[in-house]
This record gives sequence, structure tokens and C-alpha cells, in this order.
Amino acid sequence: MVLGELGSALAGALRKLGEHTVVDEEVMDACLKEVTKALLQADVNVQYVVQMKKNIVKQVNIQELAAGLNARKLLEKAVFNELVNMLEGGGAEVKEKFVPKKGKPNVVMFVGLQGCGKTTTCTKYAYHFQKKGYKPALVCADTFRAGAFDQLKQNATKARIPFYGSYTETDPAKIAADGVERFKDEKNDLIIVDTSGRHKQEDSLFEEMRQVAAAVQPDMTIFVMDSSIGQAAQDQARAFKATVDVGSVIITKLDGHAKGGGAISAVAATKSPIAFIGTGEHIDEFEAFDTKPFVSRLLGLGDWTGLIDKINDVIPMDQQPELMDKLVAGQFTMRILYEQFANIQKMGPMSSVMSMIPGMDGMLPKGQEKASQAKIKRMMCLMDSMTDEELDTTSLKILQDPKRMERIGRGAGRGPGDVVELVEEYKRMSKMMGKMKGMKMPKKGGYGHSQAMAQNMQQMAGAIPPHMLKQMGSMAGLQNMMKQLEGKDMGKMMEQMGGMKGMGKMMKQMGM
Ligand SMILES: Nc1nc2c(ncn2[C@@H]2O[C@H](COP(=O)(O)OP(=O)(O)OP(=O)(O)O)[C@@H](O)[C@H]2O)c(=O)[nH]1
Repeated sequence: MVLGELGSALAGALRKLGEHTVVDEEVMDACLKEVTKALLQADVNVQYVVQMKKNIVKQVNIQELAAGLNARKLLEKAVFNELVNMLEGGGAEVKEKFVPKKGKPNVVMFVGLQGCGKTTTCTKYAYHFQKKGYKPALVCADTFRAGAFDQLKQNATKARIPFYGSYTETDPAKIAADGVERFKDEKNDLIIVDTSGRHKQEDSLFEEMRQVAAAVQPDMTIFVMDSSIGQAAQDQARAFKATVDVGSVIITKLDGHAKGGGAISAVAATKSPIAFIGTGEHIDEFEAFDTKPFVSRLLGLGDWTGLIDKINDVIPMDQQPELMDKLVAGQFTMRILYEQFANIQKMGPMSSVMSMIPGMDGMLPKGQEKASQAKIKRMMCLMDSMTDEELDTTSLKILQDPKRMERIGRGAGRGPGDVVELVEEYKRMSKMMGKMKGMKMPKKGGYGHSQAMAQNMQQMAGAIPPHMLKQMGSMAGLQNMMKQLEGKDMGKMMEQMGGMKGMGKMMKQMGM
């Protein structure tokens, strides 16, 4: 989880408060001191921290605490509100989030200093929207850095996104205009223009940026900011904002180091929302940023809505009932196992998934993620050499037939031990999934059956490894999730929980 150290320090301070039976001024002061220290250590601007502390004190009335109210909850809420407030631009008016309109040629220009991760982020952005059904295209208007076009070309080719650039043209505004025109003709609905980043010659960078903007008339200008520069981001953000019409911010490199607070608080200077954050070099290490769920994860309170959205991204809603029907009918096959593995891979790094579950952030030991992924790959490779009959059967007689097992192993270039491992895995999963047989499914248009819902909750709790469930606050944690999702269609939700249940089991199987 990004800013993990800040999060655990804050959560730790709040947890300590819960240990006191009586919360007086002294206890509260000590807690606030720790909260302040954590924020300063994470490089959050000192002015914000001072203001934040004042606001928290205002919100948490010590007399009320003495009256026996849950001090931890009250303070947690105040800290939550203040962090949200800071990330949303200190209460100032912040622009609405930009969502490209489908079917129209949306032009998005990326700006930022050299090395901030702009080119990488352009591809991540394109890939994100491609998964959502857009037709993105990339234009390289960076004529300053030798190799910039090759880098974009390579990234774009990998993600199968059309691109445009030139090795000979030296005028970035011309390349940008030509590229945008070409992709408008080709009916691409998200045209992303990557511009040059520079270190020192900032005046010429800004002039060039102006020219490119004038040439392509972007619908949105995204400022990419490297979080590792800390509070220096503040001046940078102001300078960019003063030159071009920055409407969104993407913060990169929020993985791996604790001091993300500087950059995050600097965003307030742009009066623009953070649209996404980059959490690694890989194309899917990119997350849409929503302040409240982010802060919730930061404080170790989880982000159920984000998790469910992620599951929806991976298993489209219309395919979930089909999967559930098969499971309820007790037809767990190798093909379903394969699909589940593919879904896990699509969900991206398991550590980022875990951070959406309350209390689970940072629980995944280093190295285990890699080992699990290798195991999944190995098993999928074996399944690739299975026949349709083997993939669609539930008969162990077929799956454990020695001749077939030998052939499958040979076909995948694997030894017999690996095939045995796969079949054992299938047997374990099949047994577990068998528990879903006969599970009461919600009727279309709503759940409306509290007894069945309670039963499913129990089943779901049973699917989550006990140590994880404990971290989540046991059944209360699950119920909390329901509360957070109040107002959503319960029928849909239970279908989603089917997906989650599958995930929970899978994680258990993978030793997580
Ligand atoms: N760890 C991490 N690395 C990142 C992230 N985003 C980008 N990078 C890395 O940062 C380095 C610079 O990224 P580029 O995309 O080349 O930067 P740029 O801003 O386009 O650079 P110029 O074209 O010179 O302006 C590369 O090594 C990227 O892999 C991120 O979110 N996390």
C-alpha cells in the first residue's frame, strides 16, 4: 500500500487510544502528537499539519469523550475528515474529475518534468481506458529526449495501442497536431499526447508546452508529478498550473518509499483532483484515485467498494451469474479453475488487492507473491495442454488417468510431479467449491431474503482464512462492508460476493 508507513503510524496512534479506559486531555494530546509526527515524517507540509491538528481538536470535544463515547472512533473520524480535506485541496473549490466521453475524440495532454514517469504513465492511462472499452492512441511529441519515441513505441506495442511519432520532425507542435489529426480520422476516442520533460531549461519547456497545447487544444491537461521529490512538488505544481490549464494530477512512484506526503499535499496547489496514482513500473501498477477510499485504506480501514470494483473489472457483471450458476450446480471444472487463475492474474499484484481489505495491508510476506504467481503460471501452462474433455469434466477418473497425466506433463514440458500438484489443487478447490452447491442465490432485482443473506455471509466468512477474517474484524467486518455498500442492489452485491468468495478461497489455497 502506498504511504504504508504513514498509514501504520496513524493507525497505531489511534489504536493506542483505544487502550485507555478514560481518555483525558493528556491521552488525547499524546495521540495527537503521534498523529502529527507521522504526518511530518511522511513529509506532509508543516502548515497543513498545524492546521489539521487545530481542526481535529475542534472536532473532538474532550467532554464528549469523557461521557463515554468511543474516543478512538471519534478521533479516527476527525483524522479521516482532515486527511480527505487536505487531499481534496484544503476545502478549496476543486474541479470535477475528467471522464473521457465515449465516441468523441477526447484529446489529453500529459505534462511534467523529465523523468517524472510521464511516458510510462501515458501508456498506463491508455491501457486503463482500453480495458474500459475506449479506443486510445498515443502521440509522442517529445522531440527533446533521444529515445523517447522508441520508449513510447515499445510500451504502446506491448499494450497493443496505436501510436504516432517521428524520428525526423523536430517541431513537437507539428508532430502533436499531425498525430491528433490522424487518430481523429481513425476514430480513436482517447488521443493521448506525451510532451517533453526537461530538467533545467524550464522556460523553453513551458514555451513548448504552450505551443503544443495551442496546436492540439486538449480537452484535459494532466500534470504528472514524481512523488519522490517531496515538498519540492509544491513549486513545480504551481509553475505548471500557471503555464497550462492543468485539470488533473497523476502522482507516480508512490511505491517503495514512505515520503509521499509531500507530493500528495502539494496537489492542493493545483486545485485539481488527483486522478490516478502510479504504484510501480508495470503497466497495471496504476490505480484510479478516490480520496475517501484512499484515506480509508491509509488508516487501515480497507476499501470494500474499491475491491468490489476491481472484481467487476476482472469478472464482468454479466459473466458472474453464469459462473455462480455453475458453482451452485456443483460443476467445478479445470476450465473454471483456469478462468479463476486468469482472473487473479488480471487483478494485478495481490498485495494491492490485500490493501483494500481492512487490516490486511502489508500482510503478504515478501517473496510469497512471486512464488504464488509462478505456481499459478505453472498450473495454467499444464492446463493449456489439456483436451476439452479434460477441461470440462468433473470426473477424477479421467483427470487421474496415468496416461493422460503423462501426456499433459509432456505437452507442457513439465514433470509428473507438477501434474500431480495440479490435480491435487483441483481436488482441494473442487471440494471447497462443492460447499457452494445449493447455495441460495438472490432473485433478480434484489436480495430481499435476509435469512439466505445471513447464510451466505456465514459461508463467505468460512471461505476466508481465519487469520484474515480476524484482521477484518470477524463477522462485524463483513457486516460493515454491507453497511458501506448500503443502497447498492443487494442482488448484484451477493453475486459479486460470489466472486469474492472465490478469491478468498483461492488466496487460502495459495497459502495467503
Ligand atoms: N517505481 C516506479 N517507477 C516508475 C513509476 N512510473 C514510472 N516509473 C519509472 O520512472 C522512470 C522514468 O519514467 P519515464 O516514463 O521514462 O519518464 P518521463 O517523465 O517520460 O521522462 P522524460 O521523457 O525524460 O520526460 C522509468 O524507469 C519508469 O519505469 C511508478 O509509478 N513507480
